Amino acid sequence: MQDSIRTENLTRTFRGKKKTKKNPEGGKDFIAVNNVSLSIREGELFGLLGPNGAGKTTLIKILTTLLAPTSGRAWIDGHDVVTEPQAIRPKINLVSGGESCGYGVLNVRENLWLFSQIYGVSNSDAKERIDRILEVVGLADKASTRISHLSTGQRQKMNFCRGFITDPKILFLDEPTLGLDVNAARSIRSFVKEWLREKPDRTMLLTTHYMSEADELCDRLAIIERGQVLACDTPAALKKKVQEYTQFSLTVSSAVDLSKVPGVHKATTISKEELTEIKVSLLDESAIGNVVKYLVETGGKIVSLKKDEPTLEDAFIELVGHGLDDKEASL
Ligand SMILES: Nc1ncnc2c1ncn2[C@@H]1O[C@H](COP(=O)(O)OP(=O)(O)OP(=O)(O)O)[C@@H](O)[C@H]1O
Repeated sequence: MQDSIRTENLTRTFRGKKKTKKNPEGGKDFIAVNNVSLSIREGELFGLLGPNGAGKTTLIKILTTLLAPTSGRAWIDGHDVVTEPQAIRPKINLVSGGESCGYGVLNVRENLWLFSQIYGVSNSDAKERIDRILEVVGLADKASTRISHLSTGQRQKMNFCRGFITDPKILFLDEPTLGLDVNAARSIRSFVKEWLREKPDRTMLLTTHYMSEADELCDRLAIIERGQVLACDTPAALKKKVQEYTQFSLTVSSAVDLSKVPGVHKATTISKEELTEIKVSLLDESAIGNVVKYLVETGGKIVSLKKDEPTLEDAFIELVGHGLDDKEASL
């Protein structure tokens, strides 16, 4: 099966501002996308996760033929983004979360209809898709409202709808749920999954700042920072990489020392108030049996016992050195 999206040493630099007396640091080129090689398979929901300025949008712009790479190559459905943009454009669509689109004097349905006609969608397909997607995003009751009268979030929902009207083979979603309320974001996530399941030859590339969204949705993820891919794997594998030992949190009725229990790598007492909270890391998950046995034998009462799963955020922090939104704070 051929890759839907493939890049080979893709690089994009931007010319820096001229060096002047006022700007002595100027004159240097800035590398926004740095030697990125990725293969995204047909049917995959692939995520790009990275802090502000990591190069995600620049990468998406190159893949959607809006920006030329400085060096390296990229193919969409087997077509080169530089030499065959005409073959790529009918197969793709792009939704950018922050962008607002459409004509203010037209209502929501008219705008979506207009887009469908620009892309040559048949009348019956357009009608069916518009009805369905408006329902999904909770905008059906605004179908006859002029878009100049929509709130920012409602405009964003309409923008999301636009991405699906053409039924693209490959869809690029740049922060699709940014700033949307919890219910709308949830419906969008479940629709996205359903949309991919409906036709196995569809592919989606998504960027998001929401770790839980990336974890829930993406088959695979690339963690990107300063234009470079630091890791690329399934969310489960990325999380596993950061956790060498299996972790458990325990609350027990009395202070105990679990560090000598066979199979325990480390036991840390977190708090000792009325009850003692302990974090224990095990060489192997089965060693939790030894811990429980030890507590029973020493008369300790277990109030709670919970396995701590690593989060995608843990993996991100381990790889990038800071959280997704605290780049500036960490500099
Ligand atoms: N046209 C341009 N000229 C100069 N620099 C640019 C241009 N477009 C982007 N950049 C720079 O390239 C870097 C990557 O930007 P990009 O928009 O790709 O990041 P991003 O990962 O999408 O960030 P965000 O999460 O904030 O959207 C940034 O430092 C940005 O300032």
